[in-house]
Amino acid sequence: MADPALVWFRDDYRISDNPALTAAAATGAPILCFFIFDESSQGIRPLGEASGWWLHGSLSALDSDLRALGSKLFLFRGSASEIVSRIAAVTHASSIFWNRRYEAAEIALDTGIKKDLVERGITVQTFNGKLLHEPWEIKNQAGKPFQVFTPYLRAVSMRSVAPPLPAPRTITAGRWPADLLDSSVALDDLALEPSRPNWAKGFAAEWNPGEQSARRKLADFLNTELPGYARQRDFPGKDSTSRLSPHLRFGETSPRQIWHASTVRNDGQESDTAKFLSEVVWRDFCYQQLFHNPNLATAPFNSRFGRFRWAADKDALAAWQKGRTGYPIVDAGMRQLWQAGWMHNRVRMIVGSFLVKHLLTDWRQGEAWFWDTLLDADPANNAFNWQWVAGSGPDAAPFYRIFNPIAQGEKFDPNGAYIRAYVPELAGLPGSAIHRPWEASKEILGPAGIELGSTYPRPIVNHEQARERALHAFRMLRAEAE
Ligand SMILES: Cc1cc2nc3c(=O)[nH]c(=O)nc-3n(C[C@H](O)[C@H](O)[C@H](O)COP(=O)(O)OP(=O)(O)OC[C@H]3O[C@@H](n4cnc5c(N)ncnc54)[C@H](O)[C@@H]3O)c2cc1C
Repeated sequence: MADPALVWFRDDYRISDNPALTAAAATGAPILCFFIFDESSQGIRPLGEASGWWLHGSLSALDSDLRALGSKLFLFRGSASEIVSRIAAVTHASSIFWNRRYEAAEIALDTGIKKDLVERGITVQTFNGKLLHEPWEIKNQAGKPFQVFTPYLRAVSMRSVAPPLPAPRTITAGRWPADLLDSSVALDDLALEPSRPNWAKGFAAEWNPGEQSARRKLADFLNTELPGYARQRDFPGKDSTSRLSPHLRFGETSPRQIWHASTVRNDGQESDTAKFLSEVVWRDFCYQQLFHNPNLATAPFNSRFGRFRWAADKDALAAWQKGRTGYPIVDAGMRQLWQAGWMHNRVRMIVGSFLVKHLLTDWRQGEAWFWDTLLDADPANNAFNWQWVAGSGPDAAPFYRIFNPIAQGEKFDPNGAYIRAYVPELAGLPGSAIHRPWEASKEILGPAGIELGSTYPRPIVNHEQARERALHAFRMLRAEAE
């Protein structure tokens, strides 16, 4: 048999529009597909618990899809540089293919691996499998990366997006040498799914990881929810967004596929399609920011915020995490996150603002909680959006713009449908009281079975006082900087 070509899968768990897989298949060489669960290389951020659950499903689905093509996915655990080096040596591979990553530690790791392989005479080919455009491709007139989204979007709209690639029809599967097979691991050995207790039980009812499911979800969204998306997308009680984010996070669909499938269906829905695709461009923008600011998850982009005097109130943080702040829209969001591993975008903004401004908690605490509990926890989107909420990021919401959680609830969940779904103890309240139960009379609370402070918490902070405290802290920061 000819020397094999290796395909290393990393957050691109799909067979269609996978440039690394397509290029490897085009060589005609026998192909060996593998994944490495690397928790030991320097600087790699360990996956959050919820993302681990998704990854399990994603790897399982990719393996089935590869088997249908005549191949299979082999799993390894350990240091990526050691494992890739060993696989290349033992299989006598002549070439290796992968799609690029954009986090600093991963770039450093991949660069080192590539150098080693090239020195050994192995061809290394890398591709963009994750973004519409590479983060270094789009620059402003000064030749610098954009820091403001609107001109970035304008620049993107002037460029064409490469068409997605079809899945290879078949793959000539290579044969793994026995001693490598001995060091491969079974999916269950990675222990990505929680067992005792199995807190992820609710996920399977709502989510189905894998490329085929992503494809169906995109088609359903384009057929049913895209019309009206621009108007409806901010209402969490309506299921009107695509819910593609975990599929995108794990590369079960690509932004190029979404882009082309959406523009083809652009019949009379130009503004909805444009709005939807602008969200996909936000994702690219987040990656551009991460690429140029590797510490996006740990250091405020606007360094002035490094001196912000956060309150370190552990009880308040715990109440926020558990969805027991006494503000119904905040609690509904945090409980949706816990139950479903996902939260509606509008509510992510509300709970984020509440944590950072009402509770004066360092945004990094929120970023870390989301990292652990979101199925779509994404190194670029999560860090960028937390800095947006906190006012410290590039093109961020100004700190002094403080969301009023009552007004936000009344505006975006007017009848309280979303709150009723996730805070069942408030379900008996009429729409007029559901966003401010502490103001409701005993005559309203009693029949609804609510005893404040017992069945549902009183607000842990007073909105007006918390707002003043946040503004004061911000003024102090500004005064110190002057
Ligand atoms: C504090 C905070 C943290 C967030 N953390 C994450 C995260 O870890 N992972 C993540 O994928 N998104 C994150 N987002 C962005 C956004 O909330 C989710 O992408 C969105 O809710 C996913 O739902 P959807 O797929 O139905 O979105 P749709 O409205 O259908 O949008 C389509 C796709 O566009 C992208 N997108 C949409 N909104 C944004 C945005 N604001 N920023 C970047 N990309 C966007 C997503 O990939 C999404 O799947 C965060 C937002 C906030 C405010």
